[in-house]
Amino acid sequence: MGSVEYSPLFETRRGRGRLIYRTFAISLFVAICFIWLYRFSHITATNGYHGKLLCLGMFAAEVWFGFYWLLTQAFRWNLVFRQPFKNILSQRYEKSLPGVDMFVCTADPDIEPPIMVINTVLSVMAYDYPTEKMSVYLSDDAGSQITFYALLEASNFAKHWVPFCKRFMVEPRSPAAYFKTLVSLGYPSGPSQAKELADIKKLYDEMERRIEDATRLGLPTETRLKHKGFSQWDSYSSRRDHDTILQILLHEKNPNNSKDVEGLVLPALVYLAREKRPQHFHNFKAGAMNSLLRVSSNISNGKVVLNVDCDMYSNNSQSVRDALCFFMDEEKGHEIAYVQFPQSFENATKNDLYGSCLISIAEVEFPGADGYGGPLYIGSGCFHRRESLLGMKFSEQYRNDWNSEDNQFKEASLHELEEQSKTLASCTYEENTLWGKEMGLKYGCPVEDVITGLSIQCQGWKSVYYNPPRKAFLGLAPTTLPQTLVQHKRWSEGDLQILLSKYSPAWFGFGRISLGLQMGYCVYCLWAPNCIATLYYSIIPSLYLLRGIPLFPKISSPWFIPFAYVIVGETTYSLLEFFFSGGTFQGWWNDLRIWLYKRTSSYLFACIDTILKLLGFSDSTFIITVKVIEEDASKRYEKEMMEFGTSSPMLTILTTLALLNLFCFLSVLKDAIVIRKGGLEGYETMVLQVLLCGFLVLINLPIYQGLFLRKDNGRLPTSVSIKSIVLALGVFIFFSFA
Ligand SMILES: O=c1ccn([C@@H]2O[C@H](COP(=O)(O)OP(=O)(O)O[C@H]3O[C@H](CO)[C@@H](O)[C@H](O)[C@H]3O)[C@@H](O)[C@H]2O)c(=O)[nH]1
Ligand SMILES: [Mn+2]
Repeated sequence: MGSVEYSPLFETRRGRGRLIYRTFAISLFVAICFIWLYRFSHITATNGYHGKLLCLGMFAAEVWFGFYWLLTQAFRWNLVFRQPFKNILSQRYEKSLPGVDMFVCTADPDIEPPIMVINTVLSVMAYDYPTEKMSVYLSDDAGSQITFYALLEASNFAKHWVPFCKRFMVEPRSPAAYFKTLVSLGYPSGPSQAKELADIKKLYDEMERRIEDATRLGLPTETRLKHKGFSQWDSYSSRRDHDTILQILLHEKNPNNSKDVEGLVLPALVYLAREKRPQHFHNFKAGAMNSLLRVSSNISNGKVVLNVDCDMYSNNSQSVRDALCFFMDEEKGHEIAYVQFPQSFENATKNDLYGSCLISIAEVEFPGADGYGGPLYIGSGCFHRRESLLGMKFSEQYRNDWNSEDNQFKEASLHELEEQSKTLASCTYEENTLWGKEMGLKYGCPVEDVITGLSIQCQGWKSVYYNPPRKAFLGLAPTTLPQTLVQHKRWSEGDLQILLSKYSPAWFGFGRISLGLQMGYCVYCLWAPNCIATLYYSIIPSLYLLRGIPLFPKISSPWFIPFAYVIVGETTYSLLEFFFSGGTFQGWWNDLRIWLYKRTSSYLFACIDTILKLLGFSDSTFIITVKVIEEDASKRYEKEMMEFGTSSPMLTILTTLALLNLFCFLSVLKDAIVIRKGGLEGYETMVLQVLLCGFLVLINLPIYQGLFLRKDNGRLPTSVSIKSIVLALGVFIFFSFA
């Protein structure tokens, strides 16, 4: 080898403080072992069948928690952080940057408003990247004329918006988000920019009004007649039954309609509603992505593919270049299959009432995953190498080849391109092919992203996690408790199915990915089974408190020490982790609550549904997260008041548990106050049990408020209140007197 100077396109730094952390983790593990030992010795020492069973339950729960905690250590053991060097990329490769195809997915114009969708589209069209190398595809699983109309409007607005962004280096490049930042951060002062800003704002407002009118009143006939694209809806019968609708709205081959107002070519822009037929299952987002992969390969065939959800606009115009620094690095780039950015949320409130930001995942666990071969693919905000997404295996001989030209579609006319591409999005195209199995995104799992990423890593590829200081993407987090719980039911159910699938990280991953990564995947795959131990722990100790039966060692016993150490140590650690990740104290408390709620409701239902599915009693569904919010609910959301919404079994469970613990706790208090003697003394041997019950009461305060104090529409629905009170009282009375 010569002495060619090599300056890499990115750098990897190790996280700091790992020695301290590892020492702490080991000490905590020792304490956990002592707890296990305590339980084990007590099962044998306890007399009576009932007592033994009770102890055995506690033992099982603690073995589970300990084991699960051990798994979570994998992603805390070896954190790494990445730093791309965009200026080197630009010096070396500015003239030979690869084509990038960007996929935006939408599925329902009622809960994913077209105006939001096109803001996302515009934000990615305006990336700081050579426009002739970008192509943007919108997949519309609703096949909605209004969404198509909105995209048509966007294609015209882009002619002003893209040059405006580049000239004034606007950030962020979603028009709606940009105009919003002006309100809070102030308007630009330069006279020329102020004038242009006023003009473009006016264009945007007019466009928005037209789209909103069309949404409310339906499409005006003149509009329909003006653009030939609408004729594709002539044969449309419903969202679930229509031909492929495909329209190339902007493309360099169309000389009249491909340039912006300054005469520069715009990114290609394509609308796609793949064919839907009632007798053909459409595989949700995975199906949409695979159609997009095929259609785009025929139209632009970008070597790199970006996937965003329709609510996740680009907040950082440099992200494409950031991602390419990883892919194009001469030494390590060829191993990297995808670059995942964190999912951040525009509508997150200060203390993140529903824990939607998942900040320990974004700030700690994913850098931890990156230390062991790479993060999971979590859908939105991910750049893929097209080849690996298509199913190619990694081999040591594999080398980057960014500039091999594909000539297959150079000659075809636009119309020919459209017609050829349509067949690629038909229902029957995938029959007897490897699509959904070995090629593209995997079918049959509610978290198509995670299972696809895992299989890519099992093919030998690496992935990279990059969390830039200026957030790369901003989306919309759920704004009510039921929405949050339903989303997590989908995720935990999907992750559990991965564990049971052919691609299980536990066995299929063995020898294919590192042990650390296997363990880390299992943390998510085992979200759902957490429900059993958590339910046991949040019901049984409180009930036995009523009966005065201690389940934990008393303060004077040496066995108390490991319990105290684990509780204090883990609480302090998680609080510190949360603070260092940018959270607040209240945010930490909220996060703790939402974990409890997820574990006792979403995860429980995820387990039940997985079992039903295994037995063949239930079909897969994908409940799309609502991305609109009513005005008064929105006010409550900003005030961080919990929104309970309509009645559901999940809410009933949560409320029943909250009430049961309240009753137990009140009855203990009453005993302690009324029967001073003996009462308190008895409880001294039960400090941990009282504390646990007290903690459960404290963390459930929003539920008691929603039950008894609130009058607004977001309070707990009456039917849930009645059911839960009856249930909780029933159990309480039975346990107190039986
Ligand atoms: O049949 C469908 C259903 C959904 N989507 C789109 O998929 C995206 C994600 O749906 P959303 O309801 O927002 O789900 P989230 O839970 O917020 O999404 C996360 O989790 C999903 C897997 O459960 C991934 O697909 C997403 O990329 C990831 O951001 C949206 O753009 C939808 O329009 C479709 O295109 N077709
Ligand atoms: Mn979403």
